[in-house]
Amino acid sequence: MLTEKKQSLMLVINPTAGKNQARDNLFPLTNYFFTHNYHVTVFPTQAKGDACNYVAEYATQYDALVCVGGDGTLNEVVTGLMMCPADKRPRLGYIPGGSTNDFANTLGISSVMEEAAEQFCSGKPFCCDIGKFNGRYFTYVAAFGLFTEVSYETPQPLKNALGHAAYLLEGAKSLTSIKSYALKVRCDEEEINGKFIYGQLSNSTSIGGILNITRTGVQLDDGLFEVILIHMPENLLELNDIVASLMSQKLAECKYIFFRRAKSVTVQADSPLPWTLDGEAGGSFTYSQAEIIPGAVTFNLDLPGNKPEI
Ligand SMILES: Nc1ncnc2c1ncn2[C@@H]1O[C@H](COP(=O)(O)OP(=O)(O)OP(=O)(O)O)[C@@H](O)[C@H]1O
Repeated sequence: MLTEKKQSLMLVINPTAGKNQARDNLFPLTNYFFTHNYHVTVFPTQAKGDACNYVAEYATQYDALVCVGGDGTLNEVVTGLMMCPADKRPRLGYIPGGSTNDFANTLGISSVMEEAAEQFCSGKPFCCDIGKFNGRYFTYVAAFGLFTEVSYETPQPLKNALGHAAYLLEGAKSLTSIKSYALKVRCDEEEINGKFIYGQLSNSTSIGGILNITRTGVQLDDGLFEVILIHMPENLLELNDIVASLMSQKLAECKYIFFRRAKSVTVQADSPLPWTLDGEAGGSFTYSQAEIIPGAVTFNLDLPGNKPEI
């Protein structure tokens, strides 16, 4: 085994992710990769920001890069990769070890770590689009509005309930309890003005457990975001219409929901609008600019037809 030429693998692990489950699986994972033709170097993060710095500094020296952690750690790893020259980025594997693992759900990666490792080892390259928002990167979502704050603390079973947004909206006691934002949004060539309660730019089917859009034809490699803006309902009938459309995922059919695909989006607000990027706080801005970078990161995935089934 040792005489065989092995490939080099940089394994970045957030030991605190998912209540330490990433840390507790470190030995089986390194053992799996070692017995599948990889020399593994482990980079355990010590604090927020480490994963990005490790990857930006060392990833180009490796044949493969594997991230073990949640969506936040994956965001850092991808950000680090984007800081490496495009032709020197190693292929990326993701072993979901967080508490939400939204993007892993979209990619169809197993939540059993050894199975996810197997999916990487037997996988083929898949070039995935990456989002850029006010100079920062995101792998699957930039969002603002009512539910983005809640999603950090919501328990997992609730997050997984179909259409968390619909659930929350349905639970809204009155319209006055729903906060809205007056915005001017440009979506490629189209401009839309209005009061919105929620918005997202995404490249994913499952977003913070907030919205599931599996039935809307999402493609991770089409060079386009899905853009969803939910208007402030003016009465309970409109609210019911929004809830029904979210639950049935017929977003395009609801006149209170703006649903498009776009390469570039700008959002102008009267006062700083708080955003989340991949489920983490993303800063507050009166002006935001987002664009998609087509095929920026190459995942190694073992999926039917080598393309996420979404
Ligand atoms: N060693 C560390 N100690 C503390 N925080 C860390 C460490 N390494 C990374 N972090 C930060 O922890 C945050 C949460 O990590 P991550 O998202 O991977 O796990 P999670 O919250 O359990 O999962 P998920 O986001 O999927 O629910 C990220 O912002 C990450 O930058």
